[in-house]
Amino acid sequence: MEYILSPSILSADFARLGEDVKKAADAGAQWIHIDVMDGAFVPNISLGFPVIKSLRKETDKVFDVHLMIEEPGRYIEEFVESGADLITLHAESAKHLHRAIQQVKAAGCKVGVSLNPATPLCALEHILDEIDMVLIMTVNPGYGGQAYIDAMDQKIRNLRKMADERGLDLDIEVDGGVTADNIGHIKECGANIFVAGSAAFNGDIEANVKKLLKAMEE
Ligand SMILES: O=C(CO)[C@H](O)[C@H](O)COP(=O)(O)O
Repeated sequence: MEYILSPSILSADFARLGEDVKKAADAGAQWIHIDVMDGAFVPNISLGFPVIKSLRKETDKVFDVHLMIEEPGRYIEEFVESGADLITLHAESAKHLHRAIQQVKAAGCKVGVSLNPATPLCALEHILDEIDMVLIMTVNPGYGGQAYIDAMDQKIRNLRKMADERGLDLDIEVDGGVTADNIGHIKECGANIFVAGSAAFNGDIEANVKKLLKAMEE
């Protein structure tokens, strides 16, 4: 199983976004997590296509684009053209989730589906075999700097079991409250991709990323 750190730029300094992303990439982060928020599906507004397009010139790392927007199917092609390598849709925000998944695949992109903390795993029942990754939200989406919800441990364990029972080599990404102190425990629950916002970008980015990678690899 491949273990991947995907620092979330939500906690970066937006006035120095390119520099911050380069620092995280140069320190060894394998992916860059880009949170798109529309002020409707979640209470916050973050960034859109022009920012992703500009960042694409700064690094060739995988752009892991997490769409926290209503009806994401409206914008798939534009996100792919902007530079997304993997697009994650929320099960709660796509009225026709199966169709939106097919749209991402047809656009030549890897596809993930995310579940909010209160959404049960049964939402994945009929689409799990169609997707590359499940993103388990371990905070309620919208803001960085929140605490990891401990009840999500069991959800991650159950999802890994569900994937194993189906013989799927599924990537399980965890987003929210991930730190160097809990990353090992989350890995033990069955996740293999770790999003870290404040733990990566608050303070010394290079030192933070190296510390997270070390804790992830232990
Ligand atoms: O999707 C998100 C918020 O909705 C962010 O990726 C997440 O909150 C990361 O921030 P932190 O690691 O500080 O919790």
